[in-house]
Amino acid sequence: MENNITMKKYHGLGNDYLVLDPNKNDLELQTRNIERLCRRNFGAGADGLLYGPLMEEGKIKVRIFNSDGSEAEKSGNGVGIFAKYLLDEGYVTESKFSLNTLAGDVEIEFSEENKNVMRVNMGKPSYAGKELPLTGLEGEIVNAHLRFHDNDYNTTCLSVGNPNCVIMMEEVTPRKAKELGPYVESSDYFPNRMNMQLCKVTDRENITIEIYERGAGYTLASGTGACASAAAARRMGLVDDKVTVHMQGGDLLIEMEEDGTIFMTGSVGTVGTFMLAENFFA
Ligand SMILES: N[C@@H](CCC[C@H](N)C(=O)O)C(=O)O
Repeated sequence: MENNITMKKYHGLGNDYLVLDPNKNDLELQTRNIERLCRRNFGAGADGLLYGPLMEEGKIKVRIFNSDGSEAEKSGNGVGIFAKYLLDEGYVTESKFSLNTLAGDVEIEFSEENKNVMRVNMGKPSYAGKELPLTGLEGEIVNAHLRFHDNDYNTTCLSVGNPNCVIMMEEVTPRKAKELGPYVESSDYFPNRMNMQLCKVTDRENITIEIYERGAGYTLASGTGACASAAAARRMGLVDDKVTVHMQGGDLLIEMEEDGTIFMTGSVGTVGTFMLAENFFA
């Protein structure tokens, strides 16, 4: 039964997601269906789709999909958006709770004053090559020179639950991200593909990033991308513990503790409710 599919749509700084709730809809979760729902102009249009809530061992679980239908381990904006959905729909009533993702548990705390604003414990980054994973590269890739599309780039690779490749540049533009992104995403170094951020360090408290996401392409913002870029810049000694990450869609505040734990503070906007035409999948 694929009729009367109703989804809610939200965005985190222009990084938009559809929420498909299996308790309210009966739709087979196939790659092709996700891709069609997320497709701009022809479908509801989004950078990704969040599927849940699913209950597993007493935990609230969300599955995170990119717009090409591939599944991601984690998404910073995705987690924030899904937490907001749980509040909106009355699944949770507390302002602090945990969500389970493929990359483990994430703790979210909503601001008491504004229920669109939340602080998320995004965990500790890992630079271990085997966790990303990397092919043909030894050890950690931090402040290293990697070659993409016949040019060398200052590169740092890390996992913040999902894999990210941060490339330091003097100037970053949407055009540069769109041009280089596909080569980095699908480089032979990265057998599971890769999220890419081009990163410009302005001063010790501000960086600007342009993003090309695995499975979604150019996006206006990324929570994990912001965390990875701030952590990479900090590991290189370029920034302090508190960094504002500027993106096309807006800013995220990233705070990093002594032990590496990353906290992300950002906001979620509600777009609305979407009901699919009965013959959408026909
Ligand atoms: N937009 C996200 C990242 C989504 C997942 C990513 N494309 C991947 O495949 O890992 C965010 O806000 O973190």
